[in-house]
Amino acid sequence: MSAVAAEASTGRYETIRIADPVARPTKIAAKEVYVHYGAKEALHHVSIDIPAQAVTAFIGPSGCGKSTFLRCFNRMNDTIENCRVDGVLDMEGEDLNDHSLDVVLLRARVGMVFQKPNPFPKSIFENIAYGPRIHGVAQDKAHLQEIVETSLKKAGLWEEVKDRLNEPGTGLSGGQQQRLCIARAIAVSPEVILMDEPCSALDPIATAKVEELIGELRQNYTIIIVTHSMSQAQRVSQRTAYFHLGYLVEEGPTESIFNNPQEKRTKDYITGVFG
Ligand SMILES: Nc1ncnc2c1ncn2[C@@H]1O[C@H](COP(=O)(O)OP(=O)(O)OP(=O)(O)O)[C@@H](O)[C@H]1O
Repeated sequence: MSAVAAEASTGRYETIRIADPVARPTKIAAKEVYVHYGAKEALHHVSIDIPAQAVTAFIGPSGCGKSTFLRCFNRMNDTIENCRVDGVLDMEGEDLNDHSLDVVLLRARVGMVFQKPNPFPKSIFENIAYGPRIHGVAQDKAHLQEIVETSLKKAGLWEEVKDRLNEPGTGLSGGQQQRLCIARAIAVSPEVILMDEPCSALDPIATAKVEELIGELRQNYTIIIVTHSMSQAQRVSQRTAYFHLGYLVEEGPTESIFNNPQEKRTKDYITGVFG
């Protein structure tokens, strides 16, 4: 039975899931996640396994709930009045939606990079050093300097900024600022990095650099990216999840979602019928 037929007969939409040809361990298993803004249900029973050390892309038309779902993984929805998240986000045995969790610690483990680069109004050095300092990651000054250098190297920014570490982060170009924000997220040794349209404010060259960086980072981190760019999803991700009107319609290996979508809605979206 197709997902649409299942919905018609049971009133419940069943996600189509295509298994990965390469078995990957699950980093986070989202189970029956619902999100409400006040009385409005914005996300309906979303379940998905997010693979470790891979990039998962969330795609779908505007307003389908991609960012809402992304924010569930580091509890950023807690900061939105009237927003309620139900369900389980099981990260290796720990429920990220458990309200007894310390969200400050959680957000170090599950870092986030936003659409618009948002460096702190501080020096390049301080942008990176701040997190390790408040989380007590750095043992001493030399260790802190080492963390700053390593994080900037991992973000591919070190060579460009090593002689201007005391200059303001906001003085960098847009693309450099975004890589600074990625370095800032890396500095506290996260396990997962969430990216909400990280290239939408960048030019093609800066976008290419960030995409290359994502490809390198996935060797060590679990990455989830929200993107409006079909070509970007295909370039950077190994798995893709297609959302529509708050439902997770279909998820599977990126190649099969784009080359052989099972659902008409997925196909219509990726071929540009609507969006
Ligand atoms: N703070 C909020 N208060 C009320 N409703 C909200 C809020 N944020 C999002 N919504 C609603 O939840 C639904 C999902 O929105 P969301 O921003 O997650 O979608 P999206 O797929 O990320 O969209 P876009 O691609 O445009 O960023 C939409 O109907 C939106 O209007």
